Amino acid sequence: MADHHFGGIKIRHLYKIFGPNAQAHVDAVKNGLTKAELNERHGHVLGLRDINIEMPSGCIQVIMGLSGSGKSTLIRHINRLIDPTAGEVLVDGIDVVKMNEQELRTFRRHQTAMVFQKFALLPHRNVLDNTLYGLEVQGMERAKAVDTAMRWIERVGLKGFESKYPNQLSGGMQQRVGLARALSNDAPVLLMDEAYSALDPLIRMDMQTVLLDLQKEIRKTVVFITHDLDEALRLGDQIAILRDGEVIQQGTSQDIVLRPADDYVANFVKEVNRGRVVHVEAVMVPMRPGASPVGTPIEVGTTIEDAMRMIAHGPDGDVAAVDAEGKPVGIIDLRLLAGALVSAHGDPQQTDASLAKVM
Ligand SMILES: Nc1ncnc2c1ncn2[C@@H]1O[C@H](COP(=O)(O)OP(=O)(O)OP(=O)(O)O)[C@@H](O)[C@H]1O
Repeated sequence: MADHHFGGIKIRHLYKIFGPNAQAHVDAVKNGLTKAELNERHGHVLGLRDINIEMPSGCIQVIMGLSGSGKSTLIRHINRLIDPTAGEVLVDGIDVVKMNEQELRTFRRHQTAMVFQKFALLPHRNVLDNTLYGLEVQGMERAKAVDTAMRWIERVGLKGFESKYPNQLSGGMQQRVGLARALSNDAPVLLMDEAYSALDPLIRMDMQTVLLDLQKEIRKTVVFITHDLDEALRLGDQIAILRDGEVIQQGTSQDIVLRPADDYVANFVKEVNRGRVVHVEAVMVPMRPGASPVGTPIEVGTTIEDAMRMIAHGPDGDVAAVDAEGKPVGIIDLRLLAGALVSAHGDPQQTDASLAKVM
């Protein structure tokens, strides 16, 4: 088991129709029957249509969309709390849809962990006993379970709170317990359904930071559901945007902010602080022969905001953008960086045009 490399999650041609006779309508939906038509003509609800997402091992996959777009329906297919009408859900190469009850129980217990919006802590158990609950269910001996749980309690920043009860903790602290409990069972898949949506904005940011810091080390395959674009852009290695049960765009934060697939996405993206999302490589220009860059080179992957902060205090002139090995790959300057920020308020086309002008 130790040297087995977890294969990630692959969702293929997944359809979900809600209603008593779902199977009877799946072909019509595959042939283009719309959600509205399915509802009007047959009284069935289209939950998901032809979802295809590959979630590589060790990445944070964000699923984002407005209320009713199908996010919860989708994440619940991953541990088969919902049976699909058609399609495959491969977790580490095995189709969850084909598992029998026994296999499913083992799979859920050992391969997946969930963090809920409402924390779902047991009120009569203290922090320690909430954290080790899953290990107890698995039949782990007490001393070992305590050991494991204490390690995660410390990692989520709750050391010293082991014997507190949920009602003695703030929302953010309760969510830390939820996270510690989820991490204690050492499952490769972490499912987070609007996990931070009930938290105050600052606490929410804190919890995002906790997750990002932990993830550098634990490298779980995280599926994170949110309706908040800033959260999606901050957390997601990959983001899938859902509308009416369909994926309308998949990509990195960069892809989504720089090239929104349609008006729906563009509308989400409009208010985003691009300086915190867009990387310097999106605005750099080719290195000119004979150019003599000044100041400290800036590595690709640096956000525009960070780059501006670095450049603003350096000498005037062109600054080299370099790859991870320090090799120059382009040139940036304050004007290019600033241009990418202010043109953000136009439509994407116009943004490209005005960028072209400053270049
Ligand atoms: N058990 C069900 N029976 C009938 N329709 C359902 C059922 N569950 C979900 N739906 C419908 O499926 C669609 C997707 O719902 P879902 O709850 O997955 O969306 P969501 O993006 O998670 O929204 P929210 O953020 O409000 O939870 C909606 O049209 C919803 O009404």
